[in-house]
Amino acid sequence: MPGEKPKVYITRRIPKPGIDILKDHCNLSFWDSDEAIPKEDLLKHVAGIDALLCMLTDPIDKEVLDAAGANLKVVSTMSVGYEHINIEECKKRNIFVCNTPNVSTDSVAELTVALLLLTCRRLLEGVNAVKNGEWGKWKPMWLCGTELSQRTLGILGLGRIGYGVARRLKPFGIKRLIYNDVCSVGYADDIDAKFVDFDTLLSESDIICICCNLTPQTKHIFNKNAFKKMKNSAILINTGRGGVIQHDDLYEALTSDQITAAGLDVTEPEPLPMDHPLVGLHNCVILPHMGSNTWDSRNKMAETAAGNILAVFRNETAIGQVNI
Ligand SMILES: O=C(O)[C@H](O)CO
Repeated sequence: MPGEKPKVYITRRIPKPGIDILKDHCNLSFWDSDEAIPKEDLLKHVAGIDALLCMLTDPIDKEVLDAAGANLKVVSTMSVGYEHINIEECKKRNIFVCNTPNVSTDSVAELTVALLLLTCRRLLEGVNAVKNGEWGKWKPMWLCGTELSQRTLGILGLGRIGYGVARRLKPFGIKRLIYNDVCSVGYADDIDAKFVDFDTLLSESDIICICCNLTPQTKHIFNKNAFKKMKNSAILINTGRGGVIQHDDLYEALTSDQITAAGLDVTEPEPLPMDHPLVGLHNCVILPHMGSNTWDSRNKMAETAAGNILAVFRNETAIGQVNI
């Protein structure tokens, strides 16, 4: 990179491998906190920067892009999701937008399987029963859940993560694997998954895993109408994005026995307020968006997000280039 070092602003403390990649080649400054940067501070700190390394909690909208000014060449998010970035506006301004697509696939797929087992087998209720002194003599019908063997598993979004989940769950004895996606995908043959329309996914799945992005097409696709089409015994797992589910309708479905249980790693909003009705339900397991919380993934996410910035300045192809 000839000439002056590019000014890079990082909106959070990030793992050292990311910093190491950038520190000798850029003028780095960052929000020195583990908490999200407030919008007014973001607006101040982006003025005149050449590159922004942001998190999924930072809305990179027109206002932020205006505040950054004409030098901004790349917005690199340390996440797979990029719905927090105004992609169209970046496109108009010839700003590259990059994400970290490949590095958290295993961690999120593993977490999805863990959440699915936690929910299907009512494990948290069991742990709480022991802690609360509710463990009496063995009872034949106490805390009975759903087993995976001989079930139909439905996946919404058979991308890398959906495929990773399906591959891991097949050895549990899943009888049938069906999926819905914006198109039929190459992974399907490898795991013998059949493409079905969304209504069939709803009506024939015993367990549904949401592994898709949030797009205008998937926003609130799990709503009152969708829940009506699902089996009463169905279990819904979401590790994609909270906005795919209409949460008031989910509450209704879980409390009226329309469906049996849900396991959510992502919610709308995040964080979900403590007094949200879903929080109190015994049949709704909620995790605090921790799908990619492993050091392996986080280090690689930081490396990739940093590497993408250098790639853009070196006129090389970034790993996760989403808009140009
Ligand atoms: O988009 C992502 O990368 C996840 O949701 C957070 O790791």
